[in-house]
Amino acid sequence: MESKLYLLSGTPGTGKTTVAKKLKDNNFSIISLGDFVIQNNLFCEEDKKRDTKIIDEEKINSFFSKYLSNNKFSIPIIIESHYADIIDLPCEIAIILRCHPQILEKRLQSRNYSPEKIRENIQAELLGDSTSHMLEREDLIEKGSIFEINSSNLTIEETANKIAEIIQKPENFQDLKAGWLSWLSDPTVQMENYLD
Ligand SMILES: Nc1ncnc2c1ncn2[C@@H]1O[C@H](COP(=O)(O)OP(=O)(O)OP(=O)(O)O)[C@@H](O)[C@H]1O
Repeated sequence: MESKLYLLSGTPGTGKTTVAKKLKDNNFSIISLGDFVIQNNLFCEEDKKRDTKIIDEEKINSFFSKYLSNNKFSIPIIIESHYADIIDLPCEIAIILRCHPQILEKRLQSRNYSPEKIRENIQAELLGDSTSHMLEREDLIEKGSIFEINSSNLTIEETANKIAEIIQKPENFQDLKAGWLSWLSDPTVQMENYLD
C-alpha cells in the first residue's frame, strides 16, 4: 500500500520545519519541499529584484511523483513547505500553522531578514495567504480536511502533538477547520504596524 500524504503549510517562521522534526518521532516521514526543490534544481527563473528564485510547479510535481514511486515509504509522509498546496497528488489532510503577527515578527527579526521581507511575510500571515492557497484545493475542501492551528501559545511539542492528533482523528477537530482564525479581527493585533 502506498503511504498516505499530508500537507503542512504556513507563513515562513510559523514553525513548520521545527515541528516537523518533532513529528519524525511520531512515526512520520518528513519531506521539506524547499530542500527537495533546491536539491533537484526545480526552479524556472530568478526574481532578481526580490533576490529569490521562482519555483517550477509542473517540474516539482512530476519530479516529486517519480521520487515517491522510486522510494518505498512504509509510514505516512508529511510534506512541509509554505507552498505545500502546489502538490497535486491525492492528499489526506492539510494543516496550516498560524502565528500571531507580533510573535512572528520577533521570530523573523531573529533571522536577520530585511524589514521589507519581514513586512511581506507578516502581511501574508495577517491576510491568511497560506490558508487561502490551500482552500483552492477542491479535493481537500470536499473532504473537509483543511485545518488551522494557532501555535502562538503552544510549545513545539504541543503543536506537533496537535498535528498528530488531527491526522489520527480529524473528526474530533471540527473547531479547527480552516477559516476559524482571522488576525484581521483580532483586537490584540496592531494592524497599523503592518499594513501599507
Ligand atoms: N510553538 C512553536 N512552534 C514552532 N516553532 C516555534 C514555537 N515556538 C517557538 N518556535 C520557534 O520559531 C522558529 C520557527 O522556525 P521554522 O524554521 O521552524 O519555521 P518555518 O515555518 O519552517 O519557516 P520556513 O518556511 O522559512 O522554513 C524556530 O526558531 C522555533 O524554535
